[in-house]
Amino acid sequence: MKTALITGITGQDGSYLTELLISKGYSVHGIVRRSSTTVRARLDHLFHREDIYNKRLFLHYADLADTTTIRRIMLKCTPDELYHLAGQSHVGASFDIPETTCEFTAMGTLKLLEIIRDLEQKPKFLHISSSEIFGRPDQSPQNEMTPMRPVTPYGIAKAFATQMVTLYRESFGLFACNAICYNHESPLRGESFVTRKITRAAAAIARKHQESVSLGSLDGRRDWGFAAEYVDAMWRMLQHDHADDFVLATGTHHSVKDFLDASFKAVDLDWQDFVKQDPRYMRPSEGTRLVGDASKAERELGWKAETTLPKLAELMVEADLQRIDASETKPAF
Ligand SMILES: C[C@H]1O[C@H](OP(=O)(O)OP(=O)(O)OC[C@H]2O[C@@H](n3cnc4c(=O)[nH]c(N)nc43)[C@H](O)[C@@H]2O)[C@@H](O)[C@@H](O)C1=O
Repeated sequence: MKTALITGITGQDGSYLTELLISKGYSVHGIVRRSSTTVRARLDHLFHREDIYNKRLFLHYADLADTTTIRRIMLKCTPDELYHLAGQSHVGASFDIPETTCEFTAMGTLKLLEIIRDLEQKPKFLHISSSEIFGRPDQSPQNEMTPMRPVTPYGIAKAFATQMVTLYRESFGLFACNAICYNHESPLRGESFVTRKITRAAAAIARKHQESVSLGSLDGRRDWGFAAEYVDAMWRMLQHDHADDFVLATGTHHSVKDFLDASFKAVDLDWQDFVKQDPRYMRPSEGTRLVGDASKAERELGWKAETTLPKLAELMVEADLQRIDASETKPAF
Protein backbone atom coordinates (compact mmCIF):
# COMPACT_ATOMS: atom_id res chain seq x y z
CA MET A 1 0.00 0.00 0.00
CA LYS A 2 1.44 3.38 -0.99
CA THR A 3 1.29 6.29 1.43
CA ALA A 4 0.52 9.85 0.43
CA LEU A 5 0.72 13.01 2.50
CA ILE A 6 -1.43 15.97 1.44
CA THR A 7 -1.13 19.57 2.61
CA GLY A 8 -4.43 21.38 2.10
CA ILE A 9 -6.38 18.13 2.35
CA THR A 10 -9.59 19.88 3.39
CA GLY A 11 -9.70 22.11 0.31
CA GLN A 12 -11.43 21.43 -2.99
CA ASP A 13 -8.45 19.71 -4.62
CA GLY A 14 -7.40 17.95 -1.41
CA SER A 15 -10.85 16.37 -1.12
CA TYR A 16 -10.94 15.13 -4.72
CA LEU A 17 -7.37 13.89 -4.46
CA THR A 18 -8.11 12.03 -1.21
CA GLU A 19 -11.06 10.27 -2.89
CA LEU A 20 -8.88 9.34 -5.86
CA LEU A 21 -5.98 8.02 -3.77
CA ILE A 22 -8.27 6.05 -1.46
CA SER A 23 -9.91 4.48 -4.54
CA LYS A 24 -6.42 3.50 -5.74
CA GLY A 25 -5.65 1.74 -2.44
CA TYR A 26 -3.41 4.42 -0.87
CA SER A 27 -3.12 5.21 2.77
CA VAL A 28 -3.67 8.98 2.97
CA HIS A 29 -2.36 11.40 5.60
CA GLY A 30 -3.48 15.00 5.62
CA ILE A 31 -2.10 18.08 7.30
CA VAL A 32 -4.73 20.42 8.71
CA ARG A 33 -4.49 23.68 10.56
CA ARG A 34 -5.78 23.64 14.12
CA SER A 35 -8.91 25.75 14.54
CA SER A 36 -11.79 25.90 16.98
CA THR A 37 -14.10 24.23 14.49
CA THR A 38 -13.68 20.64 13.40
CA VAL A 39 -16.19 20.92 10.55
CA ARG A 40 -14.52 19.60 7.41
CA ALA A 41 -17.55 19.28 5.21
CA ARG A 42 -15.76 18.23 2.02
CA LEU A 43 -14.34 15.11 3.69
CA ASP A 44 -17.26 14.37 5.96
CA HIS A 45 -18.48 11.35 4.01
CA LEU A 46 -15.06 9.67 4.43
CA PHE A 47 -14.92 10.41 8.17
CA HIS A 48 -18.10 8.42 8.57
CA ARG A 49 -16.63 5.37 6.85
CA GLU A 50 -15.36 2.99 9.57
CA ASP A 51 -13.19 1.12 7.07
CA ILE A 52 -11.43 4.36 6.10
CA TYR A 53 -11.16 6.97 8.83
CA ASN A 54 -8.15 6.30 11.07
CA LYS A 55 -7.48 3.13 9.10
CA ARG A 56 -6.48 4.55 5.71
CA LEU A 57 -7.16 8.24 6.21
CA PHE A 58 -5.39 10.16 8.97
CA LEU A 59 -5.29 13.83 9.87
CA HIS A 60 -2.39 15.63 11.57
CA TYR A 61 -2.37 19.15 12.96
CA ALA A 62 0.31 21.51 11.68
CA ASP A 63 0.81 24.94 10.24
CA LEU A 64 2.93 25.34 7.10
CA ALA A 65 5.23 27.66 9.08
CA ASP A 66 5.78 24.98 11.75
CA THR A 67 8.63 23.03 10.20
CA THR A 68 9.39 21.03 13.36
CA THR A 69 5.92 19.53 13.43
CA ILE A 70 5.83 18.94 9.68
CA ARG A 71 9.21 17.17 9.81
CA ARG A 72 7.92 15.01 12.68
CA ILE A 73 4.79 14.09 10.67
CA MET A 74 6.91 13.16 7.66
CA LEU A 75 9.22 10.99 9.76
CA LYS A 76 6.21 9.29 11.31
CA CYS A 77 4.19 8.52 8.18
CA THR A 78 7.11 8.20 5.69
CA PRO A 79 5.06 9.14 2.61
CA ASP A 80 5.93 7.86 -0.85
CA GLU A 81 4.26 10.91 -2.35
CA LEU A 82 3.73 14.41 -0.98
CA TYR A 83 1.08 16.60 -2.62
CA HIS A 84 1.51 20.21 -1.58
CA LEU A 85 -1.83 21.93 -2.16
CA ALA A 86 -2.02 24.27 0.85
CA GLY A 87 -1.55 28.02 0.80
CA GLN A 88 -3.45 31.28 0.58
CA SER A 89 -5.07 30.77 -2.83
CA HIS A 90 -7.34 33.79 -3.29
CA VAL A 91 -5.81 36.21 -5.79
CA GLY A 92 -8.03 39.16 -4.78
CA ALA A 93 -7.25 38.60 -1.08
CA SER A 94 -3.52 38.51 -1.81
CA PHE A 95 -3.66 42.31 -2.34
CA ASP A 96 -5.01 42.74 1.21
CA ILE A 97 -2.72 40.17 2.85
CA PRO A 98 0.44 40.01 0.74
CA GLU A 99 2.71 39.04 3.65
CA THR A 100 0.51 36.12 4.69
CA THR A 101 0.26 35.05 1.06
CA CYS A 102 4.03 35.04 0.64
CA GLU A 103 4.60 33.37 4.00
CA PHE A 104 2.37 30.40 3.20
CA THR A 105 2.37 30.19 -0.59
CA ALA A 106 6.04 31.03 -1.19
CA MET A 107 7.95 30.31 2.02
CA GLY A 108 5.71 27.40 3.01
CA THR A 109 6.78 25.62 -0.17
CA LEU A 110 10.47 26.33 0.38
CA LYS A 111 10.21 25.02 3.94
CA LEU A 112 8.76 21.72 2.69
CA LEU A 113 11.52 21.39 0.09
CA GLU A 114 14.13 21.98 2.80
CA ILE A 115 12.61 19.27 4.99
CA ILE A 116 12.58 16.78 2.10
CA ARG A 117 16.16 17.63 1.19
CA ASP A 118 17.30 16.36 4.61
CA LEU A 119 15.20 13.20 4.67
CA GLU A 120 16.81 9.86 3.93
CA GLN A 121 13.62 8.48 2.47
CA LYS A 122 12.52 11.31 0.19
CA PRO A 123 8.90 11.38 -1.02
CA LYS A 124 8.08 12.37 -4.58
CA PHE A 125 6.84 15.95 -4.36
CA LEU A 126 4.07 17.73 -6.24
CA HIS A 127 3.54 21.47 -5.89
CA ILE A 128 0.33 22.99 -7.17
CA SER A 129 1.47 25.98 -9.15
CA SER A 130 -0.81 28.37 -10.99
CA SER A 131 -1.45 30.15 -14.28
CA GLU A 132 -1.10 33.34 -12.21
CA ILE A 133 2.69 32.95 -12.58
CA PHE A 134 2.24 34.06 -16.22
CA GLY A 135 0.35 37.26 -15.30
CA ARG A 136 0.35 39.21 -18.54
CA PRO A 137 2.14 36.88 -20.94
CA ASP A 138 3.37 37.75 -24.42
CA GLN A 139 2.14 34.48 -25.83
CA SER A 140 -1.23 32.81 -25.72
CA PRO A 141 -1.84 29.97 -25.01
CA GLN A 142 0.92 29.51 -22.44
CA ASN A 143 2.98 26.35 -22.01
CA GLU A 144 5.75 25.13 -19.70
CA MET A 145 8.33 27.31 -21.50
CA THR A 146 6.38 30.59 -21.25
CA PRO A 147 8.30 33.19 -19.19
CA MET A 148 6.76 34.12 -15.84
CA ARG A 149 5.44 37.69 -15.57
CA PRO A 150 3.19 37.69 -12.50
CA VAL A 151 1.14 40.80 -11.71
CA THR A 152 -0.44 39.89 -8.37
CA PRO A 153 1.05 39.15 -4.92
CA TYR A 154 -0.33 35.63 -5.23
CA GLY A 155 1.21 35.16 -8.69
CA ILE A 156 4.55 36.43 -7.44
CA ALA A 157 4.47 34.06 -4.44
CA LYS A 158 3.60 31.15 -6.76
CA ALA A 159 6.37 32.11 -9.19
CA PHE A 160 8.88 32.01 -6.31
CA ALA A 161 7.60 28.60 -5.15
CA THR A 162 7.54 27.21 -8.70
CA GLN A 163 11.11 28.24 -9.38
CA MET A 164 12.25 26.80 -6.04
CA VAL A 165 10.68 23.46 -6.95
CA THR A 166 12.54 23.46 -10.28
CA LEU A 167 15.77 24.44 -8.53
CA TYR A 168 15.51 21.65 -5.95
CA ARG A 169 14.78 19.16 -8.73
CA GLU A 170 17.74 20.27 -10.81
CA SER A 171 20.25 21.02 -8.05
CA PHE A 172 19.42 18.51 -5.32
CA GLY A 173 17.95 15.69 -7.41
CA LEU A 174 14.51 15.74 -5.78
CA PHE A 175 11.62 14.14 -7.65
CA ALA A 176 9.78 17.46 -7.51
CA CYS A 177 7.13 18.64 -9.98
CA ASN A 178 5.02 21.72 -10.62
CA ALA A 179 1.41 21.21 -11.73
CA ILE A 180 0.81 24.60 -13.40
CA CYS A 181 -2.95 24.64 -12.95
CA TYR A 182 -5.35 26.99 -14.66
CA ASN A 183 -8.64 27.69 -12.88
CA HIS A 184 -10.34 24.47 -11.88
CA GLU A 185 -13.75 24.51 -10.34
CA SER A 186 -16.39 22.17 -8.95
CA PRO A 187 -19.33 22.00 -6.55
CA LEU A 188 -16.67 21.87 -3.79
CA ARG A 189 -15.14 25.19 -4.83
CA GLY A 190 -14.95 27.85 -2.10
CA GLU A 191 -17.79 30.34 -2.22
CA SER A 192 -15.60 33.42 -2.67
CA PHE A 193 -14.27 32.33 -6.08
CA VAL A 194 -16.25 33.77 -8.93
CA THR A 195 -17.61 30.52 -10.41
CA ARG A 196 -19.07 29.18 -7.18
CA LYS A 197 -20.28 32.64 -6.17
CA ILE A 198 -22.22 32.71 -9.44
CA THR A 199 -23.62 29.17 -9.37
CA ARG A 200 -24.63 29.51 -5.74
CA ALA A 201 -26.37 32.81 -6.51
CA ALA A 202 -28.11 31.40 -9.60
CA ALA A 203 -29.48 28.52 -7.51
CA ALA A 204 -30.47 30.76 -4.58
CA ILE A 205 -32.15 33.31 -6.88
CA ALA A 206 -34.03 30.54 -8.68
CA ARG A 207 -35.30 29.24 -5.33
CA LYS A 208 -36.15 32.84 -4.24
CA HIS A 209 -33.61 32.82 -1.37
CA GLN A 210 -31.60 35.71 -2.78
CA GLU A 211 -32.44 38.74 -4.91
CA SER A 212 -29.15 39.69 -6.55
CA VAL A 213 -25.41 39.07 -6.58
CA SER A 214 -22.57 41.63 -6.45
CA LEU A 215 -19.51 41.02 -8.58
CA GLY A 216 -16.36 42.81 -9.72
CA SER A 217 -15.14 42.96 -13.30
CA LEU A 218 -17.18 40.85 -15.71
CA ASP A 219 -14.66 41.08 -18.52
CA GLY A 220 -11.92 38.93 -16.94
CA ARG A 221 -11.32 35.80 -19.03
CA ARG A 222 -10.22 32.49 -17.61
CA ASP A 223 -9.50 28.91 -18.68
CA TRP A 224 -11.99 27.05 -16.46
CA GLY A 225 -11.83 23.26 -16.04
CA PHE A 226 -13.24 20.65 -13.65
CA ALA A 227 -11.17 20.07 -10.48
CA ALA A 228 -11.80 16.30 -10.24
CA GLU A 229 -9.99 15.89 -13.57
CA TYR A 230 -7.02 18.02 -12.48
CA VAL A 231 -6.18 15.93 -9.40
CA ASP A 232 -5.99 12.87 -11.67
CA ALA A 233 -3.29 14.68 -13.67
CA MET A 234 -1.43 15.49 -10.44
CA TRP A 235 -1.40 11.81 -9.52
CA ARG A 236 -0.21 10.88 -13.04
CA MET A 237 2.66 13.35 -12.70
CA LEU A 238 4.05 11.46 -9.71
CA GLN A 239 3.72 8.11 -11.52
CA HIS A 240 5.66 9.47 -14.53
CA ASP A 241 9.17 8.06 -15.15
CA HIS A 242 10.79 11.42 -14.42
CA ALA A 243 9.96 14.58 -12.49
CA ASP A 244 8.81 17.48 -14.64
CA ASP A 245 6.47 20.47 -14.84
CA PHE A 246 3.13 20.30 -16.65
CA VAL A 247 0.52 22.86 -17.63
CA LEU A 248 -2.97 21.61 -16.76
CA ALA A 249 -5.69 23.48 -18.63
CA THR A 250 -8.60 23.05 -21.01
CA GLY A 251 -7.19 25.29 -23.76
CA THR A 252 -10.50 27.19 -23.91
CA HIS A 253 -11.21 30.53 -22.28
CA HIS A 254 -14.32 32.42 -21.41
CA SER A 255 -15.31 35.66 -19.73
CA VAL A 256 -17.09 36.00 -16.39
CA LYS A 257 -20.10 37.05 -18.50
CA ASP A 258 -19.95 33.69 -20.33
CA PHE A 259 -19.95 31.90 -16.97
CA LEU A 260 -22.95 33.99 -15.87
CA ASP A 261 -24.75 33.16 -19.12
CA ALA A 262 -24.25 29.42 -18.71
CA SER A 263 -25.16 29.38 -15.01
CA PHE A 264 -28.34 31.47 -15.22
CA LYS A 265 -29.43 29.65 -18.37
CA ALA A 266 -29.33 26.45 -16.30
CA VAL A 267 -32.17 27.90 -14.16
CA ASP A 268 -33.95 29.65 -17.06
CA LEU A 269 -33.08 33.17 -15.91
CA ASP A 270 -31.30 36.13 -17.47
CA TRP A 271 -28.30 37.15 -15.32
CA GLN A 272 -28.57 40.80 -16.40
CA ASP A 273 -31.67 41.11 -14.19
CA PHE A 274 -29.78 40.07 -11.06
CA VAL A 275 -26.11 41.11 -11.23
CA LYS A 276 -24.79 44.28 -9.58
CA GLN A 277 -21.26 45.51 -9.96
CA ASP A 278 -19.37 46.39 -6.80
CA PRO A 279 -15.94 48.09 -6.77
CA ARG A 280 -15.06 46.05 -3.65
CA TYR A 281 -14.53 43.03 -5.89
CA MET A 282 -12.37 44.82 -8.47
CA ARG A 283 -8.63 44.12 -8.31
CA PRO A 284 -5.78 46.65 -8.53
CA SER A 285 -4.25 44.49 -11.25
CA GLU A 286 -5.34 41.39 -13.16
CA GLY A 287 -3.77 38.68 -15.26
CA THR A 288 -4.80 38.72 -18.92
CA ARG A 289 -4.89 36.25 -21.82
CA LEU A 290 -4.58 33.33 -19.40
CA VAL A 291 -5.29 30.20 -21.40
CA GLY A 292 -3.19 27.06 -21.20
CA ASP A 293 -1.69 24.68 -23.70
CA ALA A 294 -1.77 21.26 -21.99
CA SER A 295 -0.50 19.29 -24.97
CA LYS A 296 2.58 18.09 -23.04
CA ALA A 297 0.32 16.56 -20.37
CA GLU A 298 -1.72 14.86 -23.09
CA ARG A 299 1.37 13.54 -24.85
CA GLU A 300 3.33 12.37 -21.81
CA LEU A 301 0.68 11.63 -19.19
CA GLY A 302 -2.26 10.66 -21.38
CA TRP A 303 -4.32 13.38 -19.66
CA LYS A 304 -6.81 15.75 -21.23
CA ALA A 305 -9.38 18.04 -19.61
CA GLU A 306 -12.85 16.94 -20.68
CA THR A 307 -15.30 19.25 -18.92
CA THR A 308 -15.63 22.86 -20.07
CA LEU A 309 -18.37 25.50 -20.18
CA PRO A 310 -21.37 25.24 -20.29
CA LYS A 311 -21.29 21.72 -18.76
CA LEU A 312 -19.09 22.84 -15.85
CA ALA A 313 -21.50 25.62 -14.87
CA GLU A 314 -24.50 23.30 -15.24
CA LEU A 315 -23.10 20.64 -12.92
CA MET A 316 -22.18 23.28 -10.32
CA VAL A 317 -25.63 24.92 -10.46
CA GLU A 318 -27.28 21.50 -10.19
CA ALA A 319 -25.25 20.71 -7.04
CA ASP A 320 -26.15 24.09 -5.51
CA LEU A 321 -29.85 23.54 -6.23
CA GLN A 322 -29.64 20.12 -4.59
CA ARG A 323 -27.96 21.62 -1.51
CA ILE A 324 -30.75 24.18 -1.11
CA ASP A 325 -33.48 21.59 -1.65
CA ALA A 326 -31.86 19.16 0.81
CA SER A 327 -31.57 21.83 3.51
CA GLU A 328 -35.24 22.75 3.05
CA THR A 329 -36.45 19.18 3.51
CA LYS A 330 -34.20 18.56 6.55
CA PRO A 331 -36.15 18.39 9.81
CA ALA A 332 -35.39 21.37 12.11
CA PHE A 333 -33.88 20.22 15.45
C1 LIG B 1 -5.46 29.76 -11.42
C2 LIG B 1 -5.96 30.61 -10.29
O1 LIG B 1 -7.40 30.51 -10.24
C3 LIG B 1 -8.04 31.18 -9.18
O2 LIG B 1 -7.77 32.57 -9.22
P1 LIG B 1 -8.64 33.64 -10.04
O3 LIG B 1 -8.46 33.44 -11.49
O4 LIG B 1 -8.32 34.98 -9.51
O5 LIG B 1 -10.13 33.18 -9.67
P2 LIG B 1 -11.41 33.99 -9.17
O6 LIG B 1 -12.54 33.05 -9.27
O7 LIG B 1 -11.18 34.61 -7.84
O8 LIG B 1 -11.52 35.16 -10.24
C4 LIG B 1 -11.75 34.89 -11.61
C5 LIG B 1 -12.10 36.16 -12.36
O9 LIG B 1 -13.36 36.62 -11.89
C6 LIG B 1 -13.29 38.04 -11.64
N1 LIG B 1 -14.35 38.41 -10.67
C7 LIG B 1 -15.39 39.24 -10.95
N2 LIG B 1 -16.17 39.40 -9.87
C8 LIG B 1 -15.59 38.61 -8.89
C9 LIG B 1 -15.98 38.37 -7.55
O10 LIG B 1 -16.97 38.88 -7.03
N3 LIG B 1 -15.18 37.51 -6.85
C10 LIG B 1 -14.07 36.91 -7.39
N4 LIG B 1 -13.34 36.04 -6.64
N5 LIG B 1 -13.69 37.16 -8.68
C11 LIG B 1 -14.45 38.00 -9.40
C12 LIG B 1 -11.88 38.22 -11.15
O11 LIG B 1 -11.49 39.61 -11.19
C13 LIG B 1 -11.13 37.33 -12.12
O12 LIG B 1 -10.94 38.01 -13.35
C14 LIG B 1 -7.52 30.63 -7.86
O13 LIG B 1 -7.84 29.27 -7.75
C15 LIG B 1 -6.02 30.82 -7.77
O14 LIG B 1 -5.57 30.15 -6.60
C16 LIG B 1 -5.35 30.30 -8.98
O15 LIG B 1 -4.25 29.75 -8.91
